[in-house]
Amino acid sequence: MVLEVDNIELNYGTKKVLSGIYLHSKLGTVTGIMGRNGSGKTSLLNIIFGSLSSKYKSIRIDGKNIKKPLFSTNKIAYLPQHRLLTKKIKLKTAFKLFNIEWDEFIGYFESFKIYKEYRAHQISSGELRLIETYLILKSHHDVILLDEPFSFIAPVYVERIKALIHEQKSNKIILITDHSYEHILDISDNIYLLKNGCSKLIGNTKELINEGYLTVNSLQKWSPR
Ligand SMILES: Nc1ncnc2c1ncn2[C@@H]1O[C@H](COP(=O)(O)OP(=O)(O)OP(=O)(O)O)[C@@H](O)[C@H]1O
Repeated sequence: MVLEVDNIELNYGTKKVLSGIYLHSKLGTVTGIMGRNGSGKTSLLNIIFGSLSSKYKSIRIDGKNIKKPLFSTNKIAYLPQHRLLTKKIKLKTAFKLFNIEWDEFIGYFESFKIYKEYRAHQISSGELRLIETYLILKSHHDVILLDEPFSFIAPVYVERIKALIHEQKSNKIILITDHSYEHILDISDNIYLLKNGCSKLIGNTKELINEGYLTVNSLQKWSPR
């Protein structure tokens, strides 16, 4: 399975946000999307999901143009930048709704076992973010969009989520954006940089420096797999 996102044009009033986008992502891979604040990463994920309309867009799966919003095809799950679960929902209910086993989750995150009867607003924002990320990653959809899954997450849990992403990617297409660039570099098979409304496929970290996204001090060793 191959997802292609092409020919996106998005304007907010007179402001052109996206104008020259091409993304190619295949089953079994993680595609990292990088870009400075305001470069259009969240807007792009919303357009792919189908919750934001753009002037132009072409979304293709295995070469076939998908006209209706992807969310209505049951192929896609999206972790938005902000809250996914409503405040009052019980965590065990959320797991039921996503058809995900609570006990399996506890196998990954044992310290969460006391929270089964809790509601979403009764755990910390980081704990909630971790649960939301887990639910989306484990959901039974082909395409997974993750917008800033590592925000507010402790390093030890970040590493577990990265392991989960690695485990889940074999039968999924995963698109991820996060400002923790070192983690994005670590888990991604391909990286696109959004700049001036356009996407650029990145081959090595030097390009990220040349494009003004990373500084020399933040250079990490990375090469596409
Ligand atoms: N509802 C809106 N109305 C007007 N402009 C908007 C709206 N939403 C986003 N924008 C503008 O579109 C641009 C891209 O926003 P977007 O949230 O997609 O960027 P981003 O790359 O995800 O940023 P960040 O890394 O800070 O989360 C920003 O300059 C923003 O001001």
